[in-house]
Amino acid sequence: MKLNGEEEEEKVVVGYALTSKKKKSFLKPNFIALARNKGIFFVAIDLNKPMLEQGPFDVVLHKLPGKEWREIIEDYRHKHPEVTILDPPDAIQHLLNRQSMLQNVAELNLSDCHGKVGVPQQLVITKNASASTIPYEVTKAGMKLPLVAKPLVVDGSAKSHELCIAYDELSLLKLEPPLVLQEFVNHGGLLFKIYIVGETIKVVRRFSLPNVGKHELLDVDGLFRFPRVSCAAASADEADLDPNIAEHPPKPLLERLARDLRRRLGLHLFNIDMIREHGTKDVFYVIDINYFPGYGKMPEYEQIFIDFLLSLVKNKV
Ligand SMILES: Nc1ncnc2c1ncn2[C@@H]1O[C@H](COP(=O)(O)OP(=O)(O)OP(=O)(O)O)[C@@H](O)[C@H]1O
Ligand SMILES: O=P(O)(O)O[C@H]1[C@H](O)[C@H](O)[C@H](OP(=O)(O)O)[C@@H](OP(=O)(O)O)[C@@H]1O
Ligand SMILES: [Mg+2]
Ligand SMILES: [Mg+2]
Repeated sequence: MKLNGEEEEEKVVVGYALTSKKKKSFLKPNFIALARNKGIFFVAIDLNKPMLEQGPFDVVLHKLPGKEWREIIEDYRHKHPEVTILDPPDAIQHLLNRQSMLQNVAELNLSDCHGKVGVPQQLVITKNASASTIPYEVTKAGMKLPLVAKPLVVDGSAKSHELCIAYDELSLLKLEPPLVLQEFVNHGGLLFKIYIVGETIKVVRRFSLPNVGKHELLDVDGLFRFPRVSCAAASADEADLDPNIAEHPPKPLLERLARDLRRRLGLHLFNIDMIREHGTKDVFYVIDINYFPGYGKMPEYEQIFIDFLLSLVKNKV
């Protein structure tokens, strides 16, 4: 966007609509200052005023829950096709349901990429299903315990991140549909978070749930509830870990996975939670994909975002 005045300096205006939590973790003062030095200005979108009366923006960055916001941003997108919307609401919508979230991964064919990427076997238990039918459905699907039970819808609420592990059949009766049941995959207690920002990929390691052995399966019964593991889990990047567990997934595999998912999902900003099946070198599972995740926890996110925003505007000219 050209500034009025004698020197026609290039300026990038980024309108944003974020929750206060996201604003605090992402729009940190030093990021805002660094961006400003590069001609990038962040402007809050006023939710109490019509969006069409605001701007002009080069880019709109958003993550707000609810249908109302989705309609506002969709309408704006159609009336302002020249503005880059990060990201289109219909594409984001795909990630807000744990069933559709992993569909694209299941359909990928990453042969010749130094490894295999799949999704754990999973089963959807719909809202109207009675919990009493779950053991039967699980057996019918040929799924093995333990199972991770996840709320079907991811709406940004703490509740949508309240997961539990069901160790035995009886505990399945205590579950509250709608949910997705996923086979628990032993992965040595370590998770790879693959952050994507446009074409940039950054991988960090986090501690995760420990392996479940035959012993635990005999001794532990019931439901084990665990709220928000990924946010609470400490970074495992500096830890002294077994290299068989902690070695990063092969770069060509990550590059193909990120590229293919970016295209299939139609998104620029997301992260992928990936685990390596314990005892293997190259068998991986994607267990979660998040839209516009906690980039504040990604090393060097400030520079990565600045380069990304500038590249978006440059590629439009
Ligand atoms: N199928 C699985 N096998 C083993 N562990 C799993 C599985 N699914 C989830 N986990 C563990 O549970 C954690 C939370 O699961 P998941 O990432 O699906 O939840 P989430 O609430 O969407 O997390 P986030 O905060 O990343 O959005 C994972 O980080 C991992 O430690
Ligand atoms: O550890 P990460 O960066 O994955 O944490 C993310 C999390 O994965 C989800 O994307 C959260 O979004 P919601 O699903 O909407 O709750 C992020 O929360 P946010 O409030 O920062 O968007 C976490 O940071
Ligand atoms: Mg996760
Ligand atoms: Mg998630």
